[in-house]
Amino acid sequence: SHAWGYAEDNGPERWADNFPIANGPRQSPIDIVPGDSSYDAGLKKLNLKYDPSTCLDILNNGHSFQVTFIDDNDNSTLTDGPISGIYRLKQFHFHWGASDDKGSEHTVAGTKYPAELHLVHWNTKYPSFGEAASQPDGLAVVGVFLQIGNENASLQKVLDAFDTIRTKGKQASFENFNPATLLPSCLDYWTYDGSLTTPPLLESVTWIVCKEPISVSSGQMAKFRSLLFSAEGEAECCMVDNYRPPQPLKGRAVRASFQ
Ligand SMILES: COCCCN1C=C(N)c2cc(S(N)(=O)=O)sc2S1(=O)=O
Ligand SMILES: [Zn+2]
Repeated sequence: SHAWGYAEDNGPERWADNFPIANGPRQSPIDIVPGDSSYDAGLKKLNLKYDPSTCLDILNNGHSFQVTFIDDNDNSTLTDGPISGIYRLKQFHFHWGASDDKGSEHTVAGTKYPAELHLVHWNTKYPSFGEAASQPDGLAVVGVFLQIGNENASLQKVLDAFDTIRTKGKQASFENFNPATLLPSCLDYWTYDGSLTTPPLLESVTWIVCKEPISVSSGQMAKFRSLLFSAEGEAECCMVDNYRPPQPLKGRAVRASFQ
């Protein structure tokens, strides 16, 4: 089967052909309707502790780019929030649009943001990331919206590495980056049970979506769009619109950590 992507012939509307879970009961992303979410006083504050020395490399994987972390220790972790136990940071990546009016995966009362950051963590009660990824409580992904505003100096450090990973399959060393510098100042969040938003669409994710966006300038958004889906030597195809649209809620509750 030809690989999945975001084009007409292999995009989100076709993923169910090879990944039937695409029509499952807990798919992501969703449209978050603040008025329908319920405040849960039992939800703890997010506890994100990241060690920049665990930052390893940056990779163009043909559907996004990701910054990968050393995860053989508890130096970069997510605890508390809606989860129990210790989840280790594995990677972060983004989804974005061809223009500033779209690009996020989650939407808020129908509002699309130009991009969305995903920080992917796995539950250390399981022996490995791969094992965790197939368990209902295996992963926790923190989502952060990007909105057009001031240039984001921390994000710029990531964008400056793009010249080394312009095409699919390119990987480069990327060290001593602190992903905490990409978090908003307020860590109020919505949380719900969901899935990976790309194939294999595994229903193993506790989603934690921050209410407050971080800033990105229009020029920085243009830099995101300079990456390619295509490999070196292939016809150039700009990496844009790599987002899955919102999926049916199917009765799930969305809880808020704030009133
Ligand atoms: C066994 O490995 C299963 C897939 C591994 N991953 C691949 C993705 N495309 C992916 C997308 C993710 S997202 N968009 O839901 O955060 S997290 C994630 S991931 O967990 O890092
Ligand atoms: Zn993602």
